[in-house]
Amino acid sequence: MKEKNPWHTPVTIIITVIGVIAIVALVTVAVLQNRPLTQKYKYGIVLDAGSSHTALYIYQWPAEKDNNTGRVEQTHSCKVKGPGISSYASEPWKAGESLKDCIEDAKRRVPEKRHDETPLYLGATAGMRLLSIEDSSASNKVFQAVEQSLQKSPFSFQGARLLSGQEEGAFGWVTVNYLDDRLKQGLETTGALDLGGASTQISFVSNNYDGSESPKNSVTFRLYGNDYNLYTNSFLCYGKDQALRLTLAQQTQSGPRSILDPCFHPGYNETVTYSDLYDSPCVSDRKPQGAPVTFTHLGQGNSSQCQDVVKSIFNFTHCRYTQCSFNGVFQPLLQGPFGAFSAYYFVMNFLNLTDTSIPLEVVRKRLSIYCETPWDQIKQRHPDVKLKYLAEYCFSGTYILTLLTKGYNFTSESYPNIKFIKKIKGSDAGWTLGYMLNLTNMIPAEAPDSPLLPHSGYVSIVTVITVLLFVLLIFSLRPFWPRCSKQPQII
Ligand SMILES: Nc1ccn([C@@H]2O[C@H](COP(=O)(O)OP(=O)(O)O)[C@@H](O)[C@H]2O)c(=O)n1
Ligand SMILES: [Ca+2]
Repeated sequence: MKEKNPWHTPVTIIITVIGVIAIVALVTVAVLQNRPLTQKYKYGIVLDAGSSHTALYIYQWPAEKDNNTGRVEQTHSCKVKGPGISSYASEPWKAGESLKDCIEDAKRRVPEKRHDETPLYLGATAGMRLLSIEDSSASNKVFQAVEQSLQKSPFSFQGARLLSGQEEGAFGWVTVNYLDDRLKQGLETTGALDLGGASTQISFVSNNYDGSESPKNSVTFRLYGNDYNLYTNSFLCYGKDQALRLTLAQQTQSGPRSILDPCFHPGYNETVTYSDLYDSPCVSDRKPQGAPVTFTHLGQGNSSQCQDVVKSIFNFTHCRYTQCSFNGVFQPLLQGPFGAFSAYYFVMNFLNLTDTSIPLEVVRKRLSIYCETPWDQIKQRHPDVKLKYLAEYCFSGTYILTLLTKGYNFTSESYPNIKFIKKIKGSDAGWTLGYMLNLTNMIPAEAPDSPLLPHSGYVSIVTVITVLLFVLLIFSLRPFWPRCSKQPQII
């Protein structure tokens, strides 16, 4: 008979307990050490000082993954009350004041302990470009006023500056393709069409463009290990508000007391001051001499004549390149899908024409029916829309279709390649996100080394291996196991 060795049982128990503690400790350490730091975000703020208004955007991304891809998202936006900063040329301090409410809003949205490390940028576009052409000292004063105001915020203010048209176009393209996850994956990219109030941008990658023809339209990037040769152009004065001035200037060259405008609804009747209409560098050199103080702007609602007037603001006569869009500007062959945002979206959405699977001819027909509708009816149908905006949708819709087809050469076949968009995955399409990603170096030139395993895989493997080791340990201690069944029972 074998005797029970009293030493064996406690040893086994101790080993088992230590083993269990070791496993629990190992797994806990692995999980804690590698846990994604949830809720720990970093933030960035960009102010888009456009010609018609200023908007503030807050972006966030996981704190431990600055360099990772496709993870920056817009969490909030704030529309500044009042007009764009360029409208404060005669009282610059008000431009600074106007930003305060949105900055206060941002202070509440960004956790307080992150305030001082949150970069804050202001970028101004075509409204300030025009002001700097018209009166550079006034534009400097506006920039000084907004800088002074933003320096007082608790955020890390990085400066207020004028974006070039090229930057505005290129950063809009980066935003769209970043949000669509196209850059990281090296997929075919989406072109970007941005319609503002004072300028409009077109940016796309075309196989037949290497930048050698018209180098000023070329922007090259290396992003996530892929090289991009982007075509981009910004047309100053071809934003929808300045384009309207161009067509009104066209119709008032003889200094008439009234005009019958085919792009406004029948029954529309407003008094316009000549000095207001011609108070922009886009038209100031064409102010008719000896015109009266005002003219009466009457609507006619004639779609085909409206198309003709709108067409007349584009110049197609000279092109010193292989091909041009308009005004002698080079443009390679259109290629790929396009995202059209900002005023493209607002106007087409108002007109219920964002669906580009509707044939172009049908879109034109619907727009002409809308343009021919009397002004009284339009007002009745849309009692909540500001009259100034409501009056302009017929013109704006006609301008958009003319710009796309006559200007950029989209055809009935390529029109469905355009998508009118406002947001992509919750973030507004526009230049601001691309601008911030660039300034914070958040898009690496080379593809980042991907971790061998995702977090969950890593934890599982560590757990399985630990359990296996423990089982092996238990089995290796087999000689010491108590042999319960053969032991005599002591009662
Ligand atoms: N809800 C809105 C907001 C803006 N818009 C228009 O969108 C355009 C925005 O241009 P912007 O202020 O960014 O001007 P840029 O500096 O980009 O030329 C303006 O023409 C606005 O009138 C609109 O049609 N509906
Ligand atoms: Ca804009």
